[in-house]
This record gives sequence, structure tokens and C-alpha cells, in this order.
Amino acid sequence: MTLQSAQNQGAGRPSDSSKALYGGTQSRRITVHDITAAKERGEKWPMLTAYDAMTASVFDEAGIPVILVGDSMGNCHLGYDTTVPVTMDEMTLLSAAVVRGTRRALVVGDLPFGSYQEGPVQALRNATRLVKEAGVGAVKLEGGERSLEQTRLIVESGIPVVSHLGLTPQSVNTMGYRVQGRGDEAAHRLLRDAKAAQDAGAFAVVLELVPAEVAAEVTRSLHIPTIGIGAGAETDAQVLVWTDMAGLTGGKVPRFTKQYADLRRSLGDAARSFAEDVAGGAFPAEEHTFH
Ligand SMILES: Nc1nc(=O)c2c([nH]1)NC[C@@H]1CN(c3ccc(C(=O)N[C@@H](CCC(=O)O)C(=O)O)cc3)CN21
Ligand SMILES: CC(C)C(=O)C(=O)O
Ligand SMILES: [Mg+2]
Repeated sequence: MTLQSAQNQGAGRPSDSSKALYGGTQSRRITVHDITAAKERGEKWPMLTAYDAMTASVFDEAGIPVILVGDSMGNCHLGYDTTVPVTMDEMTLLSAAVVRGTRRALVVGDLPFGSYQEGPVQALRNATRLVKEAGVGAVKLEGGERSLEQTRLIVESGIPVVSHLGLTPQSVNTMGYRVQGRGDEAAHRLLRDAKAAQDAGAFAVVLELVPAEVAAEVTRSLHIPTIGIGAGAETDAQVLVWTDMAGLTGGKVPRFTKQYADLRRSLGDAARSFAEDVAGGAFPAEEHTFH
């Protein structure tokens, strides 16, 4: 229990559950202000990726309050090996689909590799494109201090920003896929990055693949929410790649994933049943046939 929720309970002042991000009753679209208020209430909340309207509508109807159009679409949806090749055209197309599939969720779009590293002006141009052409409510970019000017200009221009720290997969070619923030110096650097992002105006930070103790320290030190992935149980929110948690991803998934369904097996079973029915003449039957 967080200090905040303990105080709420201790004061006999139950938090207003109608406002909850998950399980709340409001039907309007969730805003950045709702996210900020959730940290003040000590509410923990879930976030999932989505890359198409149909999947996004399932999560929206399930009450997932924040949906990330991750550049993980690169490996999960588009068949690349990493997120590095993902383009602004791809991000814009799939982000627009996710926005169309949702009514309530706040949709966050990743700025892909190469779309903001040149500087703040490039970053603002591409963030603006995701807002205007796809309709996202916020953008996410990787890096704390190294993306500070970008974060500041995008936020000043009226677009909410999520900062992504720890393992930043767009830098796979320099950092690999290793736990970040181990050891005192790396932990301090992570905390500095998180505070820099907060000071630059980010409304949340993703902490990917960092020791739970470090993520907990960052979570206590910030007034904006932390969103963990492989960062332990103390972050304000948890995000997972949807194909990992649903058991659809082919091959190896990160150890931090929990698998809540077995879609790869059930979809494969469906495809094999269909194939057998066609081969054996059982499909189409009379009820599928017009005369
Ligand atoms: N399907 C999928 N799931 C993800 O979580 C994900 C993506 N794709 N693509 C973008 C990034 C890349 N991510 C990754 C990629 C690899 C590891 C990985 O190999 N982790 C090791 C631990 C490494 C260590 O111990 O230092 C593992 O075994 O989980 C983790 C996160 C997270 N993101
Ligand atoms: C793993 C999450 C945080 C992400 O950035 C993505 O899916 O692209
Ligand atoms: Mg990403």
C-alpha cells in the first residue's frame, strides 16, 4: 500500500472509485490529468500495447485506460527483428487505427527511431504529425537527459510526453538488451534522467528492465507516475506488449512477461480445424450456403 492510499483509508476517506482509471465510470476519454490524479490517489493502473483497431477495441472495452502504440510493432506486427526500422508512416497509420478503435483509452504513440534524435524541431514536427494525422493524445520518446530539449519543446507546444528510460530498445545496437541501472552510479544516472524528464514536463516515465529497488526509488522520488516493464512491483503502472501477455508472440519473450492467454495455440488450432474441414468437405455446410 502506498502512503497516499494508507492516508486515504486511515482518514476514513475512501478514494472516489468512480474516478478510477481502471473500473471507473466516466465514459469520456481519459486525459493526462486523470493519470496525474491517479498517482495522488495511489491507484495502480494497467497499460497494454496495440497496433490495430480491432485489438485496441477489445482492450478499450476491457477497461484498459492507457493504450500504447509501441514501436514494438516493428517486431510484433511488421516482421522486423527490432524496433529500429519502424518509420513515421508506419507509426502514423497504425496509431490512427488504434485511435479509431478506442473511445475511452488515452492513446500514446511512440516516436520511432530517427524521428526525434536530430533535435527538438524534428521531434516537434513528428510529434505534431502523430497528433494531427493519427489523433494520439500523447507521444513517448526514449531517453531522459539526452532527449531533454525535445521533451521540453513538445510539451511547451501542447503535446503531452511520456519519457522512456532504462532499457531503450531503439539503442539496441549500442546497449543491447540488458538490465539497466545496476550499481550505484547507473542507479543515480537513472534517477537523474527521471527527474530531468519530469522537470522538462513529461507526465509519466516508462522504466524498462531496471532493478525493482531502483524503480521503487524513482517512483518515490517523482510526482509523475512511473510505468514499469520488467521494473518490479512498486511502479505506479505496469505495461506489457500485448502479443506477449496474450501468448501470440512467436519465439522467446522477455522473462518479465506474464502470459494470460494462449492465442498462438488457439489461433493455430482454429486454422488447422478450418483446413481439415475444407479438405474433408465439412465446410461449408448447408447453413453457410446460399441457393
Ligand atoms: N515482443 C516484445 N516484447 C517486448 O517486451 C519488447 C519488444 N517486443 N520489442 C521492444 C522492446 C524490446 N524489449 C526487450 C527485448 C529483449 C529483452 C531480453 O532479452 N531480456 C532478457 C534479460 C536480459 C538481462 O538479464 O539483462 C530476458 O531474458 O528477459 C527484454 C526486453 C522490450 N520490448
Ligand atoms: C515496451 C513498451 C514500453 C514500448 O516502448 C513498446 O512497446 O514499443
Ligand atoms: Mg517502444
